[in-house]
Amino acid sequence: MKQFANFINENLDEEPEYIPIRKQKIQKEELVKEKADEEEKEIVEGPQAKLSLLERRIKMIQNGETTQEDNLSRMERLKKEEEEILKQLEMKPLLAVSEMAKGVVYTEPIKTGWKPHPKINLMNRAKIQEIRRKLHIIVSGEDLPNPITKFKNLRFPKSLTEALKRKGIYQPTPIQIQGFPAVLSGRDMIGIAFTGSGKTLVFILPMILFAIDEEIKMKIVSGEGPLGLVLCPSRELARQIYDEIEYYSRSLEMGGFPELKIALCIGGINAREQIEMIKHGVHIVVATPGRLLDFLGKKILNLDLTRHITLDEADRMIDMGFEEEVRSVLDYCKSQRQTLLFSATMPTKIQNFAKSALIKPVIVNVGRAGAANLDVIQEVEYVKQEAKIPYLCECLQKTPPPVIIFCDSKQDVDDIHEYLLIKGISAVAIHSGKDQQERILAISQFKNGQKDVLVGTDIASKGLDFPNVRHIINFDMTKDIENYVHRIGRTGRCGKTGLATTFINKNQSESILLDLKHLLIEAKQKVPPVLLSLPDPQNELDMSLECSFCSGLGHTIRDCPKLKALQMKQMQISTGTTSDSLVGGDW
Ligand SMILES: Nc1ncnc2c1ncn2[C@@H]1O[C@H](COP(=O)(O)OP(=O)(O)OP(=O)(O)O)[C@@H](O)[C@H]1O
Repeated sequence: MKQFANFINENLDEEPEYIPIRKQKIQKEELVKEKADEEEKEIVEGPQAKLSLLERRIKMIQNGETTQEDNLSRMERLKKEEEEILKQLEMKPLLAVSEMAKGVVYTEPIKTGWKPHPKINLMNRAKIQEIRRKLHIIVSGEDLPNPITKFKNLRFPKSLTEALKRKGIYQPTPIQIQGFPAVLSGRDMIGIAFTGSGKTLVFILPMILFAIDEEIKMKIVSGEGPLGLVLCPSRELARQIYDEIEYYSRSLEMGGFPELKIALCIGGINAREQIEMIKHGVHIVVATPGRLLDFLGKKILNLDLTRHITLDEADRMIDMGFEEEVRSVLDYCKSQRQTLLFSATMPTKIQNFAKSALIKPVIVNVGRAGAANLDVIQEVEYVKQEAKIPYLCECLQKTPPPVIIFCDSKQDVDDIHEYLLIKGISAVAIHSGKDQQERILAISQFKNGQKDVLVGTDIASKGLDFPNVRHIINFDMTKDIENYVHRIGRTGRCGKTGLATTFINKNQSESILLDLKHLLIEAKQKVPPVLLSLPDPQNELDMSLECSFCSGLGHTIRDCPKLKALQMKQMQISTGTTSDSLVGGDW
């Protein structure tokens, strides 16, 4: 991520601080003493003193030197170690640059005119806690709004509840039960819930209702807007959210509410049409950061009136290296806003960094951040590299279509696509090397059932909602566990059951396989012998781990391969030893 490059650059560029000679002398003496202490320690304790905390612990346990208190202190120590690493990694806060420069501090959430049904405010503590406990909702923050379990108590207009019913939506899901009251009352929110659990509605419906409210008060005119902005990590996801907003706002318009103008600002398509739309004033913009920043920079669009911002798949966006872009977008906001972040995976690190930009946020978790959807049956199979393609056709027989096959590289996507076509299987392919028209066609043919199989890279893994996908095949295991969770989450959506098959072999790192093993255990899935036979530090430590950098359950932040890779990349960039860009090509 760019913050590491900045950190390293800043520190390389720094003038050495002048230290008075007296102070230098004291420092030198301290250094000599420290070294002597260390040498003495090594003589007394042996070379073990040089081992890391974790390694020493493993050794102690191997020697049977543990007690129950010991277990506790071990956990505490690991936690402390983790906190220290997190501190060192301190990311520049998400707060917009201009706000930081001006020292603008908002202390209260924005005000909205929404009120729940009066009986919601009369709910007693026990009832509230019971709802949350039963639905596995964990919520934190100040002045928490009460959960609302029925659409009618949310006081949605009739045309909206009818529009929901036409989509088969009668009862809010747990993230909606706690999320709607938070967002409708103007609170900032971090919403974390498993894939396919209905997070999208939590931000789009309030955004539409706020826009209607504003439009009734004062019409948007040419050059004005948007009032609401949704930022997404891929063009396909932006288009999907745009379609959803269009559907609900048109339904409300038919119910007698004012017409809303919604714009889609994404790369890969002609900007002229988008500009034409924006010129006449817009209420809501759904965008990917690249095209949005381009429009903002050219003053085609401004965020002067924007009061509601959502970062969908927020952690994925940061993970893809778009932290600086997101910060720049926020920088264009002129007034106080409501900021919402959603994802199925949101490691502590990202949550901490995001909190800087939020005011009294409500943090809603349904299940553990980064946990897999329990409606997905996960099968992991050891398949030798050369046997993967021939085995694919057999694997496709496991369920009827539609099926999605995920690969790491564009080349593999093209090869498998070609192979399936030769075998007479109706398949489409999607990756960032394809032009936008091809990408749109592939998605729509797969979505409307014209094609049975979609072969794709991770562009198709985040947030896309394909109806009734029966089977996800991971032709390659992902490099990080969060992407695995997002990929398999394309099936088993909103209460339906799905299957995910993942091919593994010796090409995968032990670390990702350990993360996979513990994710399977957490989701009560069958763990194949090949994963059970891996040397596992958790067996030695007799305690569970969770990395706060990537949510992996097989290691701590200290051994996080993703963090190490990132630091290495940043180091290479800052020293100019690589020309790699962290920025993906999907925007
Ligand atoms: N209350 C509900 N009842 C039934 N279906 C719902 C409900 N809310 C949303 N849905 C449907 O569930 C599907 C998944 O919703 P959505 O795409 O919002 O999930 P998500 O949590 O954002 O998933 P992801 O993390 O993969 O992005 C959609 O088709 C949506 O229309």
